[in-house]
Amino acid sequence: MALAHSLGFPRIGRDRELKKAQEAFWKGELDEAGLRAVGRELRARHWQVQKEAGIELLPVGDFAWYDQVLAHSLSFGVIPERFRPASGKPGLDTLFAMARGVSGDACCRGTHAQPLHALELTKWFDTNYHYLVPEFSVDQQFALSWEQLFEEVDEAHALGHAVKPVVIGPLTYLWLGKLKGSDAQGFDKLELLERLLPLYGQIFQRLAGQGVEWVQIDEPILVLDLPQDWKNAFERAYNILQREPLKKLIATYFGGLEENLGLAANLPVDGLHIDLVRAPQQYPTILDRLPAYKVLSLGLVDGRNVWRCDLESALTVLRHAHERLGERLWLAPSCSLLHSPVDLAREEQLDAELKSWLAFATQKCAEVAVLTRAVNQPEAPEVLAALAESRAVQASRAASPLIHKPAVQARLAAVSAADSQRASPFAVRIGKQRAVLDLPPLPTTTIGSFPQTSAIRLARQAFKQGKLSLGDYTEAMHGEIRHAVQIQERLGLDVLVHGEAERNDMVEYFAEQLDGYLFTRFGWVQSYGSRCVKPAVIYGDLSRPRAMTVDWIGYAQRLTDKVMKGMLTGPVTMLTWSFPREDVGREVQARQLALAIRDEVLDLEAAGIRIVQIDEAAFREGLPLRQADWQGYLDWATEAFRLCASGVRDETQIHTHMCYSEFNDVIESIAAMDADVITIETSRSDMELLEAFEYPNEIGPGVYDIHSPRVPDTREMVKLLRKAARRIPAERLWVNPDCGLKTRGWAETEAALVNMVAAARQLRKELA
Ligand SMILES: Nc1nc2c(c(=O)[nH]1)N[C@@H](CNc1ccc(C(=O)N[C@@H](CCC(=O)N[C@@H](CCC(=O)N[C@@H](CCC(=O)O)C(=O)O)C(=O)O)C(=O)O)cc1)CN2
Ligand code: MET
Ligand SMILES: [Zn+2]
Repeated sequence: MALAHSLGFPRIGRDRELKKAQEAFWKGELDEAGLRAVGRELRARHWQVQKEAGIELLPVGDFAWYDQVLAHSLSFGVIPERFRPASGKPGLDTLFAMARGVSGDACCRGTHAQPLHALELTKWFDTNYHYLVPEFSVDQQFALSWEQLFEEVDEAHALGHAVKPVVIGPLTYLWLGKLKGSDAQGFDKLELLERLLPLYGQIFQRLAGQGVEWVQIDEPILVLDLPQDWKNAFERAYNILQREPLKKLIATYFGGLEENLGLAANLPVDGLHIDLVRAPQQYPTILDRLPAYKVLSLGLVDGRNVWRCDLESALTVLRHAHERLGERLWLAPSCSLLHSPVDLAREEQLDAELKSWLAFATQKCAEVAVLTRAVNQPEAPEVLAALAESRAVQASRAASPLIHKPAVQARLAAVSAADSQRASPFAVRIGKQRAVLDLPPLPTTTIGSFPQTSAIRLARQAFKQGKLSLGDYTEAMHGEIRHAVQIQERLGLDVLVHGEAERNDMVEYFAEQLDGYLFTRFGWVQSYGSRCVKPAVIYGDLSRPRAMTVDWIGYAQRLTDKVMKGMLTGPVTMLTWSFPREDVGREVQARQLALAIRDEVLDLEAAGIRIVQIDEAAFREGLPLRQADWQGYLDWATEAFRLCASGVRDETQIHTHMCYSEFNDVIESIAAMDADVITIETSRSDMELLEAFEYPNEIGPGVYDIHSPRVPDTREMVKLLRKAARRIPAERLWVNPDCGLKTRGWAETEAALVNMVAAARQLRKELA
């Protein structure tokens, strides 16, 4: 009998209970016992949901406070010196301090006099999930320091569940971390492996003692281009771990194993999970290479997108696999369902036809279960019914007039190379722009959003529920814009923004106004910590029926004599942070989006807006995991940006913004986007990025981290600016935070910006 399992379920809860509880805890409105109770209820509910859907072996360890990589750091005692509690034993306050940083004054229980920087936050492979980067020291010691996994296993057992604990494997964990400290230069973090492995031994022994049979060890780095010493380390590590108890399933996802396939297949463990959604081509080879004793888990239900599984085509693979593997065949979603919204059943207002094409995490578990049933009992009536339904859905989608729009396709076909080229080169444009804009050296600005207060969100909620009229909602948002403009004038910022109060999210806001997108009411997915996004779904050809931002930004510009920067989201980011179509390529969807945004840029210019920022925060994230696929992506991604940015006059200054990115791999392409100014994230990594950042146009390296409530002081920002000015000529430098301020409160925002403006003024003096 084949077996249905799951690699992980979303932890946020269908009503984002975890988000709400954590935020209440941080505000002091919920105590620790209350917070823990919410976690326990969510785990119990999620196991139950998966079990009812037909999943036989349930994951434990997919629940985490804030982030699952952070939970591993606590487990292993990877707690940087600055966060180490006096008692020696880390608690939830330690965990949240590592995640969020601590202000010098408003610090946790008064134990720290100094402000503490949070761990670095970065994206999890090519997803919109962000993890906290483990910080290693050269003399790093590891010690089991966190009981959560064991407690949760007991909890699941007490509820009568058959479970499979999930851990991040030792190689992936080390790969994700960073060495810190002055002695780190020249030290290879792989040298920490020998010290780390005994911890896995201890964990496996404890789990075995609790009656666990299988453990899932996630090693997604096996789908990356790995250096030879890392490949060797895989063999070494798992040869050592072989001695330990428990059956081990190594899980790989987000891509194909390719040249690591032989390595992965032959590791001395008991099973291997592969992603057949992202990399279907690896299926036949893996069958030939897998030792006869091993379980093979096939990920045929897409954990990264919301389309219903084509059961019929999944079954052709499965029937074959079942013949070869029999009991050794397992089925699962392609990856953890962390990246899927929770439950489609809640979307009562969705168009019935569109809804019938979709599946969220709960439905995906049922798909895995029905596929398993279909190989175990092919004639079961429910199997036949599910197959018939799946065939009907596929047919309805293929033929639907909702998808194909001849006018959009014709416009795309008519695009020429000249459409993606500014009229003059940067050297010419910048002179004209400086004449029009009349800005001081080191101009100060922000990235776009100001605090999304609960008053703003409640007003929008009331408006969406029909309890607030359009007129009253507009007036409320105008009030927010006036407030933002007044504050920026008072702070003495040079280039103002309207603050994005009217936007629920920088992607969803535009998606709601474009044809070809559908959006959900409850389709939340965790992005980082307590923050969630509700990715919209691209189901058909995309177009812009009318202007989307001109009224708001025009209103803001009329309030001030200063330059008002218009704010848009770029095509690559719109695509990357949405659930895309799969019947046409990503590049087609990006170009359709580019044309829609191009029209918006031109409308803003016509309305008198002199600077337009087109955010491409997800540009790096869209980069394929394998280097062989990079150039193809970079070509169409840069072209899409240029297509939306190149319609304007020389005098109109185009900005772009990117955050959290390892840019060095893509720096040439970023330059090829030819934005006049780029603002980037650099502060958490101490301007390290600028070492290699040869950007030919103007650049605003972020001088403070907006993900932490900590208020940066002027001195530290001056230091960062001096460092930046050593790398980049001052006449090309801008001064700005790392990213938008929507997640911050007003008090800390104003305090931080006062200091930032003071830092810019000081640097102007120093450099004059
Ligand atoms: N899509 C996307 N990806 C991104 C980013 C981004 O901005 N967007 N930024 C980077 C970091 N990721 C982030 C992701 C989310 C948030 C964020 O602030 N999310 C908000 C939700 C934003 C939103 O959609 N808000 C809606 C709905 C708000 C809401 O919860 N309303 C309440 C009612 C009001 C209330 O009680 O506050 C409800 O419906 O129950 C709105 O403003 O309209 C949150 O989790 O809190 C920030 C950064 C990388 N990836
Ligand atoms: N303009 C956007 C903002 O300020 C850019 C955010 S990038 C994640 O929020
Ligand atoms: Zn950003």
